[in-house]
Amino acid sequence: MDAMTSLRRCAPYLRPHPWLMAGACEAAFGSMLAGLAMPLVLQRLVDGPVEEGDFAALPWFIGGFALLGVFEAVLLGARRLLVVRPATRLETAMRADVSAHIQRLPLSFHARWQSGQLLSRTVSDVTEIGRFVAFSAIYLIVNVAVMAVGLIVLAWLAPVLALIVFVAYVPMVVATTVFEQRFRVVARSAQEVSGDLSTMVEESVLGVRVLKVFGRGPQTVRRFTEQAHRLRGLELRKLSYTAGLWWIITALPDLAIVAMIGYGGHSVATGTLTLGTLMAAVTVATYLRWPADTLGWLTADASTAAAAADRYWQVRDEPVTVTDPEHPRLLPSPLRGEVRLEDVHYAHPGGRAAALRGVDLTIRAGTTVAVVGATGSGKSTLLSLLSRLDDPRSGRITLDGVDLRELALADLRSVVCSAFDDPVLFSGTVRDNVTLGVRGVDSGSSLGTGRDKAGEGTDGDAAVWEALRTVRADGFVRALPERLSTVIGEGGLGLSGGQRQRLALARAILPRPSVLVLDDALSALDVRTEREVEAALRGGLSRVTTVVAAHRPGTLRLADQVVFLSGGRVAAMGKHDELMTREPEYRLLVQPSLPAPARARGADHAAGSAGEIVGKVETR
Ligand SMILES: Nc1ncnc2c1ncn2[C@@H]1O[C@H](COP(=O)(O)OP(=O)(O)OP(=O)(O)O)[C@@H](O)[C@H]1O
Repeated sequence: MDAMTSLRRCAPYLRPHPWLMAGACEAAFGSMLAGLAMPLVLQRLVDGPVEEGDFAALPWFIGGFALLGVFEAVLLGARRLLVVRPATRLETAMRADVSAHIQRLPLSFHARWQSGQLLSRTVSDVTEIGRFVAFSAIYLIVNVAVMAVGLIVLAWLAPVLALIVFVAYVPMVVATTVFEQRFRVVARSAQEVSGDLSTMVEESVLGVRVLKVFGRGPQTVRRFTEQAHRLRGLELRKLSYTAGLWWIITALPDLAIVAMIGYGGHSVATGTLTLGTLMAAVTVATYLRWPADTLGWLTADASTAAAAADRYWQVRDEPVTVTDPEHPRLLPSPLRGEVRLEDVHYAHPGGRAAALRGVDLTIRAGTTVAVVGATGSGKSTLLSLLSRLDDPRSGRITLDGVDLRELALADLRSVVCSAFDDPVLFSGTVRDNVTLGVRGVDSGSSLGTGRDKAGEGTDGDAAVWEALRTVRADGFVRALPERLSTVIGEGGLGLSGGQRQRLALARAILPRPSVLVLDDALSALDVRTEREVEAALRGGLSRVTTVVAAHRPGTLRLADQVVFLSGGRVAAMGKHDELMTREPEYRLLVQPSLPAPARARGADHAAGSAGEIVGKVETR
């Protein structure tokens, strides 16, 4: 799409305040007209009282000048005031919309997009658009209008002098058009590189531990510096384009004024032009220099804003594939929590092969099902579909017989809660993080709350402590300086891996889900704590359907049913002990120390993965 079209698409964001924007334009135009009127008063003064030596009228002229000056200043101030509300509203609303859109986009989108790019599109690109709307857009319109009015005034004063100015303007317009096209390409590249830089900063901060232990800090700095130099190069190119245009748009009006003085001086000498008219014409031409000079950077601003709008809409136009149904069905009541997968196929966009290939599975209400498989066999993919992080490409998943796609997403996610092996914690308090999934509680300081100031001891806190107790996290939270109100660093870096996992687990069980999805969510716990947590979960959540991706035989033994995935298909199902005796591939996977199986199904998967998972497997 044309970048200017992208910029025009932002116009509806100004709609709530059309009068303010129109008023700002009028104020800017009015102030310019006041400035333009001064040369006309000057003409009257020179050709009247000055020529005739009648100084009685002088105070009136001085008063007139002062009035026009005050008028110009007041209108300039009014423009600023009028534009503030619509421009800031546009920025706020555009940011809110893109951030809501990003939240609605499926996981496959997030796998494709770098977070730094999303950051720069949400923050700096929107700032560029807001800045353009607040200033440059108005002056781009007003300056062109003032130049047109100025030319008309000049034509009225002295047509030949107007022609000289007009002839100077033509190459300026051509140069500005060429400049705009070139500048926009470089502006776009600079914004992309700036987004990459944001990604690099984010990754180098989040991955600081890995970079340190592998001694990659210097290389990271080098890569960052290279990118920073690339950005500098692009900024310099932008500046060289702007400088070239400046040269043209400052030189041509100057040449026009020289020509006007030459021709006009001769006309005054021969008596075909009054001195007052020449002075007025030169003053008008000088006054028009500002709108002409600013055309360069206003156009540059327009190009930058257009490129920013293009990048903004690129994200906004990403289709939201996981949506609420038009007429959502109510959750079955009472909800039992039976989950069925019927011939479920799924392929990650850009993935080399399908991740799930015709999975049929019934998970009875209140049972615990362990999903096992070699790395890459599709466990996480399967689990992610249960809370509709994406939808199957074909087939369907039901909850108590209702297709998940027929339920409102908020309803579904209030009864299907998940915890992952990578426990994401947000910068905020322990309470913020644990209550993240509770409806009606605005939790998480990264989501902008102040709830934590309420302190401890509320009814809500009792539930939070209960959840923490269930996952054996109450002990270490009690030992934190401010217990539930302790602020944990971004990503929970102040906590151990096992502590973070337990907080994430408490977050998943706090809303009292009907279906609990645990994707390797206990992997960082020591064996004893894991057993305690599992026992507590079985006791406290005995009626909750639990789907867990696990590797440890201890966990598998406790499951009512083990589903063995291989290459995106259900290769076998049953109790752990049964599978150990009848499925050699399964045995190889979970207990590689036992004798090798006679025949391995999907050998490439299992053989390749057995070594990889050694670190994860616990032999008990
Ligand atoms: N975002 C993605 N884009 C493309 N392919 C993906 C993506 N995520 C996963 N895959 C592929 O889909 C397949 C299943 O991945 P999945 O993460 O579900 O496996 P898994 O069994 O959970 O593995 P692990 O035990 O290592 O976590 C793998 O082949 C993987 O490479």
